[in-house]
Amino acid sequence: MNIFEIDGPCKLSGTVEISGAKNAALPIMAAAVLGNGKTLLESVPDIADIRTMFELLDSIGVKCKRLENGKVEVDASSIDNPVGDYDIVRKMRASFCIIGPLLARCGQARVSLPGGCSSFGHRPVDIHLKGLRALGAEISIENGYVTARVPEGGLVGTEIFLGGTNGPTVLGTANVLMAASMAKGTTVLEYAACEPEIQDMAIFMKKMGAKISGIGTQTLTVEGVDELKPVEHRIIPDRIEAGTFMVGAVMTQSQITISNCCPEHLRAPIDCLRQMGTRICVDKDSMEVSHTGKIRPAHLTTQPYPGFPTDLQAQFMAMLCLASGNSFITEKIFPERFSHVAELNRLSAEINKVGSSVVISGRETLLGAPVMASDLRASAALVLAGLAAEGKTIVNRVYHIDRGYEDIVSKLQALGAAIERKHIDD
Ligand SMILES: CC(=O)N[C@H]1[C@@H](OP(=O)(O)OP(=O)(O)OC[C@H]2O[C@@H](n3ccc(=O)[nH]c3=O)[C@H](O)[C@@H]2O)O[C@H](CO)[C@@H](O)[C@@H]1O
Ligand SMILES: C=C(OP(=O)(O)O)C(=O)O
Repeated sequence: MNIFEIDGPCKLSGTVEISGAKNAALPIMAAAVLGNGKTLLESVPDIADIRTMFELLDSIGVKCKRLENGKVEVDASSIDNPVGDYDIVRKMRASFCIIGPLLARCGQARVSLPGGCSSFGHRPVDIHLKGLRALGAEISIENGYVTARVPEGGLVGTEIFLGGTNGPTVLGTANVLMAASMAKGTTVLEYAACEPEIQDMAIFMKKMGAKISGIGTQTLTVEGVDELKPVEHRIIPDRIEAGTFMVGAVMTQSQITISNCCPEHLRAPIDCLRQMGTRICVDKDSMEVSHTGKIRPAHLTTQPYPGFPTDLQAQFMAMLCLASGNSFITEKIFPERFSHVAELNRLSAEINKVGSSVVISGRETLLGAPVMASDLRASAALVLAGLAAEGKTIVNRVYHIDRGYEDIVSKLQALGAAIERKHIDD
């Protein structure tokens, strides 16, 4: 088993380059299945989730090859097995995104119900299925698999409301958009997700020949086309990775430069950090972040984009443990996404959970301890807390962080952090 050993408190300095966005690369790789031929993607992060997507695409007959410098070739010239196997799909929720493109391209799909970070509660796919059914797909669920079939007349465009109790669905929007891109006639997706990753996927699909309008808004209109062609595309920078490093700079009272990022995708986190006293100089594709002195407390509520992202909630919570007063966080997207609370408290934080909110009583210092990573962003929060804490922090189960952060240890080491990956026997 791999662990991270951190000797805190650390000071960071220098420049960190942000990788391509996991949550854009994954649905875009699925969308590449729509094009008969070789798609070339640039800036695809080398992380476990992308390797899982390679495995999934390989299993359906699509050949993926990692080339030099973050480039990936996806050859969807033939698809011989439109099945998303349980053993692959259970590892990663984004694998379920294969059902939309398989339906569009092959007229049928059989895909296991997904897994993903389940430590933050039940994650249904009912809206994905509602959207596909609205297009006319015949869907049944048996033995843990969703079987979907295109009816005789093909998929037919229609108006679909994609909202759920906790707002729009990101991957649901991706799935239905992909299926609708080759349906007959016009589909209007209302209350669609407008996260930058969905925008990037829609832009990629437009390059392929899809007729999509309303990108970046909550209403996407799609005119179905008969075929889509393979293209070249560069994945947007990972806003969550960038946000994680911003928090790292604040927690360690440091100054760092974050390059290859897209500050306009981070308006809510930047606004929040500025209110907490952080200096952020924003350029077109880089940011200089510095913090000295007190961290002002904050009140945060996670929301769909452009609101504050749930994928930065855990990292901001770690930071607010060091604020000069009480802070509040309410989680509106995944009301149970709090597995990091108990582990942060092991580092001497004072966090109390009340329903889907927490109250954080800020302290001057955190103290190192052994902790257990429970999901991807919870792990990132524990690493950040470990960098700021006094003494040694051991983060166990780092396979969670390896799902989504490329070279996290070497990037932090290059900034001067005393962090090491170690292999220990289970
Ligand atoms: C690979 C990827 O891109 N993952 C991101 C994606 O996950 P994902 O797309 O799975 O998250 P959703 O946007 O679908 O979830 C939003 C809310 O809708 C609910 N819901 C969702 C689908 C559905 O059919 N029914 C339903 O009720 C969910 O339980 C949740 O409460 O968006 C989340 C919200 O920004 C991020 O935290 C994840 O990092
Ligand atoms: C929750 C995440 O991923 P997933 O949806 O794959 O669980 C994430 O990227 O923070």
